[in-house]
Amino acid sequence: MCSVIGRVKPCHRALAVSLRLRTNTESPSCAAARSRRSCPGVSLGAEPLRVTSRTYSSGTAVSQRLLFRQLLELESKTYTYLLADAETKEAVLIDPVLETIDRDLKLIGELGLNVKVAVNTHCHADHITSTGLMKKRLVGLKSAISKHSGASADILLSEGDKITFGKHCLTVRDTPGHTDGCMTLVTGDQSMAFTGDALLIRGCGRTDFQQGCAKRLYHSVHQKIFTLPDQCLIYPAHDYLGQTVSTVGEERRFNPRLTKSIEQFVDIMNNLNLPKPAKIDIAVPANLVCGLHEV
Ligand SMILES: N[C@@H](CCC(=O)N[C@@H](CSS)C(=O)NCC(=O)O)C(=O)O
Repeated sequence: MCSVIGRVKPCHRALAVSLRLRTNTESPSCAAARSRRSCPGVSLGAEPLRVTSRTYSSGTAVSQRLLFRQLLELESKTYTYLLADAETKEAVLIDPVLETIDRDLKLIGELGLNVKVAVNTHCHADHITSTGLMKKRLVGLKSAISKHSGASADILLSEGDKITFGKHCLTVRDTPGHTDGCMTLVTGDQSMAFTGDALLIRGCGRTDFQQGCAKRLYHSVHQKIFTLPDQCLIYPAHDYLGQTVSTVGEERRFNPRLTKSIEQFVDIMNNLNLPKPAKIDIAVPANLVCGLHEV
């Protein structure tokens, strides 16, 4: 079964039922994606882009009743994303950081949102996630992460799973290489992709620790992200140069690493010589348990 509904533990059936109820009201793009999934041989990557009248700035966008916020954690330069159905107020939080939990909860409260799922794009090595603590502060919130991450969470996600919030949804694409459990989350209309550390703006995640593998990352980006429409907006988990958003088309043309041959890419990645993230020794064990290590 490809829906996230089919992956939840029995004790989370209530959420599953709530998610399933959205089927009748989901957006045409989600319905189309769902119907294509039942047709063998039809690739989600070939889904036509449905561009609507949409205005974006770096940090906020409201269109087709999708509320979107890009939030920055200053120390680790991590982006947290808040997406919500403006009508039903159901929301999803991507990559929330422990240090900014109060800011994020305040915003969620002010906007009157009901955050259903807090999802990590992977087991982060540079900061501690707030998903575990947030579950204690938001009634009904479920944590989610890839089943390939080795981490525990309420929902373990796999390729093709959908996280539904109101009329909107995010589809999981496995994009391993920075870690085994890296995922890219793509909106139902393929207009936005949350790439975690797999693809950064004009860069990519390092591959020299956890389960890093440069060849695997190269294939992930080319097969799972560069096959999205050129106009699809790329929202990464980090940016160290103040950049906020890119597009698939831009990265296919200008990414200094991923435009190279696979041999050149592996060579580049083997010679980055980056210092280890300062918090890696506390962040990884903590993130394996939703950030609740030693709490
Ligand atoms: N200095 C930071 C860590 C910076 C870093 O290593 N970033 C990672 C993503 S977080 S594990 C990365 O993949 N960077 C790729 C690059 O090219 O910079 C710290 O101490 O936390």
